[in-house]
Amino acid sequence: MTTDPPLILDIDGTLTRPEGWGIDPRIFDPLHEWDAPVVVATGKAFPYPIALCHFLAIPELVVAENGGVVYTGDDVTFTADRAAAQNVMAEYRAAGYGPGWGADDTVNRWRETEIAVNLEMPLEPLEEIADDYGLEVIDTGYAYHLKDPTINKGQGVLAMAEAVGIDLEDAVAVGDSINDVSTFEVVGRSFAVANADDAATEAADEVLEDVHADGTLGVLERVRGRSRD
Ligand SMILES: O=C(O)COP(=O)(O)O
Ligand SMILES: [Mg+2]
Repeated sequence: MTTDPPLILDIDGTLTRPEGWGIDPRIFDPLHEWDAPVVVATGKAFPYPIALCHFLAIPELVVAENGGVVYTGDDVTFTADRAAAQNVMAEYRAAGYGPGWGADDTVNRWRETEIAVNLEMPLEPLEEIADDYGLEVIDTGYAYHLKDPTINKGQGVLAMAEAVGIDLEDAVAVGDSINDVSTFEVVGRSFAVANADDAATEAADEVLEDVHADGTLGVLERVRGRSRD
């Protein structure tokens, strides 16, 4: 019988090292051993969370690109169309800018529904052009995401829960930024790590004392074996 609650986990800022870079290897064993669904809900492009699940050797339950891509292990659903983001980027390039990741751009290479822009690129012209096309720009602290404002992680988590049968009332979410607010709104228990931005801090049921994976590991210890079911 399952006793661990389902988990909905962000990657950057949440599974990363307290120093702020790279995945903290201490999360590998608890997530591999978790006896309930673990959904990775991220702003990163589709292959990154897939690879994370693959190397953790857990089922690939992935909400990627801030909800633009939902993968249940059986079916992939694209909930947004990248065309508007590409038009915005064409104008942003014409103005002398660009995504800012270099020629090969592995940040966007496999991205299907939105475009991520380096935080070093100017925000104001990006926001102005995005607005003309009905798109929004969100700042996760790791990238600007040029996206459809009607798409978010929370919707992707709802679709995932429906498809694979997760009781979200029982689910525990951990996150660090504005793109986790919609996740926090659809789960029973939500936690913001101590490094979280204002939006995530305000939306979470509880703000943790520890940063990054230190905070998340503390939550895993607390909720392990404590499913409400
Ligand atoms: O892609 C980002 O900017 C942040 O990714 P995250 O949602 O996993 O934190
Ligand atoms: Mg994050």
